[in-house]
Formats: sequence, structure tokens, C-alpha cells
Amino acid sequence: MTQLEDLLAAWVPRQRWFAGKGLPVEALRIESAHTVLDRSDSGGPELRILVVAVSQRGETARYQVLLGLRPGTTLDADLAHAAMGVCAAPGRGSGPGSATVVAYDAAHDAELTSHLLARIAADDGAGPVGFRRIGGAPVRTGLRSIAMTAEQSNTTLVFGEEYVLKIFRRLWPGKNPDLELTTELAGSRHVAPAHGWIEAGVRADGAVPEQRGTGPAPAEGADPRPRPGPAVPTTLAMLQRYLRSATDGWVLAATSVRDLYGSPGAAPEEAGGDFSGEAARLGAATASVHRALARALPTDVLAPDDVRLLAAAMERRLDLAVVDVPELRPYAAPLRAAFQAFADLDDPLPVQRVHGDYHLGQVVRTDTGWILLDFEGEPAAPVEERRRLSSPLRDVAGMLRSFDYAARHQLIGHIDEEALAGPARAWAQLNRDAFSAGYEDSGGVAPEKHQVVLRAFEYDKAVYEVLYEARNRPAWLRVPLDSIAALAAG
Ligand SMILES: Nc1ncnc2c1ncn2[C@@H]1O[C@H](COP(=O)(O)OP(=O)(O)O)[C@@H](O)[C@H]1O
Ligand SMILES: O=P(O)(O)O[C@H]1O[C@H](CO)[C@@H](O[C@H]2O[C@H](CO)[C@@H](O)[C@H](O)[C@H]2O)[C@H](O)[C@H]1O
Repeated sequence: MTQLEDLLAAWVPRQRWFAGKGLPVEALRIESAHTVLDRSDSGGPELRILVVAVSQRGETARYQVLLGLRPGTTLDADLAHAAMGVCAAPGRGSGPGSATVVAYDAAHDAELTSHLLARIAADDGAGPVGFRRIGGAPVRTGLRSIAMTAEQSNTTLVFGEEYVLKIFRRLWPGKNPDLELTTELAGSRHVAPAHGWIEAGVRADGAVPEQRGTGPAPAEGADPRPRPGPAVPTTLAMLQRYLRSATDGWVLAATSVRDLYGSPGAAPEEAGGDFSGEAARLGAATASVHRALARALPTDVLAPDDVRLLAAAMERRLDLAVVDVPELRPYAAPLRAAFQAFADLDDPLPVQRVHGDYHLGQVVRTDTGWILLDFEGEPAAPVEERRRLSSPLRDVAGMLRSFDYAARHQLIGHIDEEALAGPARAWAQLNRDAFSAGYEDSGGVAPEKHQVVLRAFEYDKAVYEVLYEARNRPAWLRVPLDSIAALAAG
């Protein structure tokens, strides 16, 4: 490993966006490095876009790192928190007398990120990294960026009060579904318009060389790891309009819950921060986006045999989750029964492109209504799976789970936990019902008429959440586990 790879091997696994938490890193390698800016000749900074391949449990995942390099051994105080460490200037030899640089996360360096915006504005598609602008409207440049501090799977930079640049961290070859669906939904009043993107060739893993079963025996000494396949044009970042008046749906819902918990004896619809009107409007916005997706992109109807395969995949995910999170084991039987009931329905299932990771943190309330964000799908799922057509009820189930999350998460460690369990249930039920009614009234299917399908999707999401929390926020593991326990009991 180079000195820089050593620094990255210590830094990458500590980042919020690193998806492989909890598993040892077997190897880390810089797979490609693209120079966006090089002022090193005059003692200035460099900006490089790195694709870093990280191997864990024999599988390779690729991550994007915006690498800043500055000469010397220290950074100014405003960048110190972004430092990875000191190394010999990469690519310029490491012998005596070679230059020493500080490597750091350039997402925090507004001087460097301004070049990303300028290149998108110039629609500069000439080099190995394509900077593309959407449509004829100019993109404003010269704006300073600030990295958002939200708990995120990616990194979002806010430029002035005009744009956000979402830097995709885990890279999957091809067009990112967030860019794909956001551009397909251009014109929807529930989606923030995209203004451009950045892309570069990223390798996918090819086939594993050795053949099992009937294939020819592997050559002696053959490397059993998957060989990198050809480079595929891959989205690295998306530029989108910044929604100035946006308030996170999660924050609004959590405020309403807090208000209820602070009003002993009040019913959720009577407490000052009643959220049910917003929940109904959110249901309507969701139905509107589902309709727009169905108009713009292919739809299909799954035959009962394919529905059974879907249910079997849910069971498989459960089996894997039980191995990683043994606390799930007591509920495995009722979860399995729900998936089986879905398989036994013997009904065709209409499918289309959907959001795929729908929850209150993916929607913001603006002065013009609810806006849906982040059409990337579940960050941990392979991209082919995330592009697959699915039932819109999957998104409905995701949001219903989120009402449950909003109601329960403040119970953890609350001194009145027992007394508040009832109000928490009532809050979740009121908002689940309001969302479902808004969804149906705006032309979506009636969720309550599809209980078996909905329950299977809700359980599947809850199993995903158990794994997500175990890996990312163990203190929250109780939230989905308690929901599963309650669902299983009812
Ligand atoms: N266009 C935007 N305008 C204002 N805030 C935004 C915008 N896009 C994202 N955000 C904020 O950033 C948060 C994270 O964005 P998201 O796209 O969900 O990133 P991630 O996939 O990393 O979770 C959102 O919950 C929202 O609060
Ligand atoms: O927003 P992301 O794409 O990063 O989604 C991941 O992280 C979410 C948490 O930030 C996680 O959502 C879970 O917690 C939310 C509250 O923080 C809650 O609203 C959701 O209902 C719950 O699923 C999401 O599952 C994960 O993919």
C-alpha cells in the first residue's frame, strides 16, 4: 500500500458514509485518481477525485473520496477537522527530499469545491471526468460551499443558497438512480430539479474466475477474487436546487411527538403540534410522485410465481439478519408467517419504479408543499436491485414504518417510558391513517385494502432497519425491534 492508501485505510472506515462498518477491512486500494485542479507548482492545493476499492469479507466495494492535498504538515484551523494525515506527495516519488503534503477531505474546502461547480456550469465533458449541466439555464458560479452536517449515507454540499451538490460515496457502476429518477420527474412540484451531474468511468467487479460445479477447473494458483470488469460511466455527484425553506419531515414529526409527550393526557390530534394534516398532504404528494413515475418509466404486473420469489427474497433477508442480529430470533416465526401469507396470496402485483428507501428523513416541507428527496433506494442494496420495479406499497410501508420510528425513538431512556407507550402508539396510528387516506384520496391504491402485501413490506423494511441500526446506531436497535415485537403481538 502507498502512504496515501495507508492514510485512507485508517480514515475511510471511520466515516459516517462508510457502508462496511463492523467488518474488518482486508485491503484498500486507490483504483483511479482524477486530477480536477493542480496548483502544486506554485505551492497551492490540489483536488483529486479518487475511486477507492475496499475489500471486506472477500467482496469489493468502491467509494468516492474528494482528496485535497496541501503542501506542508499542517492545515489551517478551519480545515484541521478534515485532515487524513501527512504523506509524501502522491505520484511524485517518496525518496528523500520529496514533497510532504497534508491529505484531507476536500468536501470541506470551499476553495476547491468551487471548481466542481464551475466545471458543471461550463458543461465540461471533455476529460475522463464529465461535468454536465442539464438544460439551457446557466448555473451560477463563485458560490462558497458548506458541507451539511446531517447524518447521511453520502455527503451534501450547499452552495450559497442556490444549489446542493450531493457527492455519492458508495459507487455502483452506471447512472445513479437518484439522478435517473430526479431527471425523469422534472416538472413534478414534489421534486427539486436537477441542474447537472459529475461522472467518470468506474470498474464493476467481473465474474469470479473459478467456476464451481460443472465448469472447467481453475488454473493452479489462479486468483480466486472477482476480476474488475470494464469501466462503466458512473454518476459521482448530482447538482440540485437548494430548497431554502425546507424543514426535514423527521424534524417536524419529532417535534410533534415531543409536543404530545409534553402534554400529559392529550390525544395526538388535540396536542398543539398535531402532524396529521401534514401526514395527509405527504400521502397525497407521495401518490402524485408515484403516478408521475408510472407515467415516465416502465410498469409491469408480477405474476403470482414472481410474487412468491419476492416473498422468498424477504425470507432470505430475514435469515441473514437473524445471523447478524440474534435479538431478532424470537420474532423470526411471525415474520416468516407474514412473508408466507404474501406468497400465498396468489394475486398479481402491479409494479413500477419507486423511491425505495422512503422515510421521514427523505422528505422536506417547503413553503410550496412536500418535496421528496434521495431516490437512490436502500444504500446497502446492490444497484440492480434498487433499479428493479417494485410495488408502490413498498414506499407506503416505508413511510408507515417511519411514523412508528418517530413515535418510538424518543421513548428510549425517557423517564416516563411506560406511561408514554400508549400516546406513542396513538400518535403513530393517527399519522399512519392520515398518510394512507391522503395517499388514497390522491389516486394511490387504498393501503388498507392490501393489508397482507403492506404487512410483508413493513416487516421486510423493519428487518432491514434492524440490520441498519445494529451496524450504524446500536443505541437505536430497540426502535425497529420493539416495532417488530408489537407487530408480531398484534
Ligand atoms: N435540495 C435540497 N435542499 C435542501 N435540503 C436538502 C436538499 N437535498 C437534501 N437536503 C437535506 O439533506 C439531507 C440528506 O439528503 P439525502 O439526499 O437524503 O442524502 P443521503 O442519501 O446522504 O441520506 C435531507 O434529509 C435534507 O434535509
Ligand atoms: O437516508 P438514508 O438514505 O441514509 O437512509 C438510511 O438511514 C436512515 C437513518 O438516517 C434510515 O432510516 C431509519 O431511521 C429514520 C430516522 O433517523 C427513520 O425515519 C426511518 O423510518 C428508518 O428507516 C434508513 O432506513 C437507511 O436506509
